[in-house]
Amino acid sequence: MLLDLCQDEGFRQFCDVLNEAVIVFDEEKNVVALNKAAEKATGLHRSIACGYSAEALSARSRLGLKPLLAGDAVGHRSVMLRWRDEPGEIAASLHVLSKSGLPSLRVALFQPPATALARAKSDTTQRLLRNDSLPLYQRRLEPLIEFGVRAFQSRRRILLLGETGVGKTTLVMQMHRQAIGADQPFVHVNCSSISESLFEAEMFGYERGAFTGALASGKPGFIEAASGGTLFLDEIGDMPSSQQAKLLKFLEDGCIQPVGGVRQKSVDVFVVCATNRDLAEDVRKRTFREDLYFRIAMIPLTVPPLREYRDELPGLIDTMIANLNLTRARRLVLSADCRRRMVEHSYPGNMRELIGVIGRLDLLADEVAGVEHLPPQMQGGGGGDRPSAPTRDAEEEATDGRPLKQRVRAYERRLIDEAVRAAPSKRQAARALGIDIASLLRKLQE
Ligand SMILES: Nc1ncnc2c1ncn2[C@@H]1O[C@H](COP(=O)(O)OP(=O)(O)OP(=O)(O)O)[C@@H](O)[C@H]1O
Repeated sequence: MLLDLCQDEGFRQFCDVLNEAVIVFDEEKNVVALNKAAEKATGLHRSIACGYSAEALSARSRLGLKPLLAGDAVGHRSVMLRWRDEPGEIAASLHVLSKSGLPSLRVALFQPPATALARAKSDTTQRLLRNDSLPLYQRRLEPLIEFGVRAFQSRRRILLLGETGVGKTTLVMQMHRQAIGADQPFVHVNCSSISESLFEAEMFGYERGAFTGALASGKPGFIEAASGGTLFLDEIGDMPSSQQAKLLKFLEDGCIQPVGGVRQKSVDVFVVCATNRDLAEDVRKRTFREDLYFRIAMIPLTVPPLREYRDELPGLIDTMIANLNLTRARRLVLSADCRRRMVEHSYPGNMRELIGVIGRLDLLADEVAGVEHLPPQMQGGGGGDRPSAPTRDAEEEATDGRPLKQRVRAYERRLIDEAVRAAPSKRQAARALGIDIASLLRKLQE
């Protein structure tokens, strides 16, 4: 009954107006629904989260969710959830419902904290986009989306190419929504973040008792979680060759065999891949399988960098500021100089960088955002992304009056962006920074 309700549009809209976060798991502990407040708290859009196994959701959420999965006793109890990278806990109430005396759905309810930090962390993108997480209108990208939707409908696999932060993920999600429907699963897998030893179990799932440490119940993998919807394989160019062979087999026959299982299952999933590497070059260098390349790249689509549609920048900036102002107590206005520098900058980090710049202005400026509120590399004048005078960054960071924690964060973010731009893959950027890939991906989403 509740499971059916979760699919009902009216009920979903009702849940979305609640301030309290709601997450519903099915009997297998897979996520079936989460409302807007829960999206904000976890940092995951429902089109990504629904269909995830609870472990997968927990691994990707900024809020540790494991306590919601422990224990099968029917009834309700309180559990504490911790932020992954912040001190502090949230009290959640967990209700395990029963069907014929056996545990069935579990519903978690909690009040997301409204601290300034949580607001700044979770909301910059949402507040700039306003319209849920639909892509901001960009004339240059419209034909790409139209073309992509047609490819989805005719089941021709798309390979999205483009620099980091151009919006490949955002566009694929939009194509999925238009071609398949937002109520169907959309499973986003970052290939560079799955360890080689776990790849098969994560992707194809496993049967009960398949290996030491496996869940007694077994676990469906990403492919099965995306059944009826889209499996988005991001950073496909970082997939090691042993994994490439296994993926190729699935793409050829559409069947999976969970680890420890004896039977093959056929799964109906539309697979879309993306990379910021030159995959054709990798094929020439034989680091990427040619047969797999042709399977995934029936239609290669390149998402252009922001600097190639500079004429749309003023409109984009104005839209973002206007959206932001709908949620601000005091309207934010850009000084003429600040606006000029924003329009002239070349955004090597693309949309992600632009969103970061506006988030920074929101945080630092009360009413009028001036050049002094821009990131140091944009303050140098003369436009472009030329670095400013060598001592300026350090001075700015040391004296800009923000609390130490914010300055450290801004500095960390800059180092991360630079490393991602310099390295051929995010895995290599993570290595250069001495952090693991999961941390890098999480920090990039903040
Ligand atoms: N058209 C758009 N409208 C609104 N936001 C966008 C748009 N394009 C990108 N973004 C935002 O920019 C950020 C980066 O976008 P996205 O993750 O889609 O890029 P990507 O090309 O997949 O990056 P990467 O290669 O690093 O995975 C996200 O916060 C996303 O919400």
